[in-house]
Amino acid sequence: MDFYQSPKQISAFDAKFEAQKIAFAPITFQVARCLLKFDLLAQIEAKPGSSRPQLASLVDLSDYAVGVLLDMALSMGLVWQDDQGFHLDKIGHFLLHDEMSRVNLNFNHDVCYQGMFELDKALENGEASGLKVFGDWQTIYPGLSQLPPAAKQSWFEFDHFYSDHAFGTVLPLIFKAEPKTLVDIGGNTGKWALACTRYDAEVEVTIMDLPGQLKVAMENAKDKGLSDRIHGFECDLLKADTPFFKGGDLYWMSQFLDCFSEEQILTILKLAAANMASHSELCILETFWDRQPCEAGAYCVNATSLYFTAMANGNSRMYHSKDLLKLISSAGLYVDEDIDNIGLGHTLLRCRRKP
Ligand SMILES: C[S@@+](CC[C@H](N)C(=O)[O-])C[C@H]1O[C@@H](n2cnc3c(N)ncnc32)[C@H](O)[C@@H]1O
Repeated sequence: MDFYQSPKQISAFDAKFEAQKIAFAPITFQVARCLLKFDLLAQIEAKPGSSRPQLASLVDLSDYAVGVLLDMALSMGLVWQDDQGFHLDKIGHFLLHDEMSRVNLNFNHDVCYQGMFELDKALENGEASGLKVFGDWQTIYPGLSQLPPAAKQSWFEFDHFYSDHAFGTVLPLIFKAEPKTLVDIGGNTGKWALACTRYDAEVEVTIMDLPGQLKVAMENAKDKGLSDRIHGFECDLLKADTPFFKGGDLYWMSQFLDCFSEEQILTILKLAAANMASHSELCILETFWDRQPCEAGAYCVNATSLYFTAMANGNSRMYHSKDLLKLISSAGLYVDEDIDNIGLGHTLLRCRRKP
């Protein structure tokens, strides 16, 4: 990691400006969202040099509304202006066209924004205090399939965006060992299970998950005509007496362990180790903030930790790789292979039971 190791080279004047950007961050966030929602950035791109009245006539907003949004868009560096009118600037271009920016923005608006007001309480109490904006659950996971439509769509798009980018690289690595039974722990909507059955004509996949998610995953498998090769295994890995699939060739945990506290991870890994056969492999796909190839990645990963704090469960996070490696070892496992830079900053840890 070649960042966060030295003081920022920045003048006091600029540092004070950066501090103001943080102080106004909720406003700039909503301005960006509204510029997209009301199509203003797209109109400026399509008709460079348009004036404010021209833009107001193109979108469904008053001259006043367009005026306050565009003034702030100038201050945020999203657009620039000349004598004729407004032009899209580079940051505005990415806000408009970059899929990661769209997915992150929607996730933050639809899932996190309101509940994040309770971050201080979540930090004090170790509970997802912001989650009450959606329902009365201890963690977000039993409620995933019951979230309001926009929150549900944005949550799944966020989750899938990152794991989907990794799956293509990971599939050949995973199937090198020709596993016949693959156990997808926290298999969610079944996307990985479906990808595996498409990749390998023989493999049977068992998805372990909470009942609500498992129902969705099994419906997806049925829709694709794969009920005979994708099986459901109901569990709650936070319960001491939860059942666990025994003797699979390959156990798979993708973006899963970050949903748990260190203590819970240790319990889950010990349970996995106890149910693995001597030939079994456990593959963990995670985003560690210290393994990000660039500072932008670490920024997004560290910000996502606070979603876990306020919205997901109050006690989990995106980990530093060393913290997870310690837990893996304490659970009686060792890391056979450790591969960075998969997809958009994922790491694959291939683990086996210690002899
Ligand atoms: C962040 S999603 C991971 C999705 C998927 N593996 C991927 O890579 O996109 C976490 C999954 O873990 C499941 N999960 C959370 N808590 C659980 C628990 N206590 N027991 C079993 N599964 C759980 C959730 O239902 C969800 O499907």
